[in-house]
Amino acid sequence: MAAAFLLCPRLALPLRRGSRLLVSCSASSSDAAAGVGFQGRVGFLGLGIMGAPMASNLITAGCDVTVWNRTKSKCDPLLSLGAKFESSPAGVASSCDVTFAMLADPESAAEVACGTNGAAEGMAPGKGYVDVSTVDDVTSKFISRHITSTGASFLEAPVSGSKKPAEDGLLIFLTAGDESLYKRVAPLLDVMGKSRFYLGDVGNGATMKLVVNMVMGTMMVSFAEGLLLSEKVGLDPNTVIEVISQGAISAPMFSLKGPSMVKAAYPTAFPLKHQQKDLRLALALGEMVSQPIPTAAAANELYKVAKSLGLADQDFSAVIEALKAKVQNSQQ
Ligand SMILES: NC(=O)C1=CN([C@@H]2O[C@H](COP(=O)(O)OP(=O)(O)OC[C@H]3O[C@@H](n4cnc5c(N)ncnc54)[C@H](OP(=O)(O)O)[C@@H]3O)[C@@H](O)[C@H]2O)C=CC1
Ligand SMILES: O=CCCC(=O)O
Repeated sequence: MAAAFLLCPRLALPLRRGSRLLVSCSASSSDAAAGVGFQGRVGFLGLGIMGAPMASNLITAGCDVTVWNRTKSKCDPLLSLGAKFESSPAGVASSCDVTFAMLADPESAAEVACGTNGAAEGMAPGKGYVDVSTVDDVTSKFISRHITSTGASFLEAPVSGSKKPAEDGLLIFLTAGDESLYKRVAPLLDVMGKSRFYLGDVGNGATMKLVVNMVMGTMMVSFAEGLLLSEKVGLDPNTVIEVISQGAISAPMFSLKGPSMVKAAYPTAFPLKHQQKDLRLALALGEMVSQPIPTAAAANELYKVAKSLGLADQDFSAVIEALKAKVQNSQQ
């Protein structure tokens, strides 16, 4: 299979966009040997909203992919595409050269990497572990220590971008850790994403991701407040969305999610429970370095209310329901 990657070494960005390209993952490929592809087998642990399309894109690009997921049935669509299956994270790690993990939260990321039958048990010198889950820096460093104690390399690489960018291979990778592993997996990151940042020591990718999601979570609350206030004073919230989209505070998120929020529909792209987790982790980070983040703290309270209303698995835009509930409570 022909590899079709051309990397710009100065910018560390792929010099391609548009059509899906093929990446050589065969150890015997001459293109791979020429250094323009990825050599070896790729593991993928965690096939949720994000992990499934990411793994799918690797398979479509021609990679030799082995998958594992706690709920085995979620592997089936990937197996139909040609993926192999292993019954534990350790099994995946021992049969693959590089293993990616996309897990829900710090607890599951640590368990899958470091627990019984975890990936670390299958790691060895020459192998790499790339954790793309959103976790805090403490967890990432914990996983890094476990993985590197086996002689393997570790890279954290949380992503910006949601379900659709994951499907379209347009994620943004925020990487940190072993730089040679970063360079080695760059062709794979370029299959799954549109850009990648290398941020130095382990922890920097995790904290970058938390800062970004802290801003996103508070923006969403502010937007929800704006929609409800406009409705209350007799404005058409759809016009508000249109006005916002043309001005300085326009954001794809508002145009994308606003119209369904007006209809009280929250099809899940980014689960609300994960947004609340990210705010909780950002608040802990602020606490650790004595940085006040009061707006994020207030937003977090609303996501907690939304969770208590049974909205944890809805899209995070369902936080608007927590504001509606506040109005109802104040009228009782
Ligand atoms: N959705 C989004 O827009 C984005 C999400 N993220 C982050 O990516 C990560 C994954 O998100 P997403 O795919 O949306 O989440 P999902 O909830 O859809 O998937 C979570 C994955 O974690 C697995 N998992 C959960 N708990 C455990 C456990 N105890 N042991 C083993 N596996 C476990 C799930 O397995 P099972 O199928 O068995 O439940 C599933 O594979 C999160 O950290 C999230 O914050 C980052 C960017 C965007
Ligand atoms: O962690 C989730 C991020 C979602 C997004 O960037 O759109």
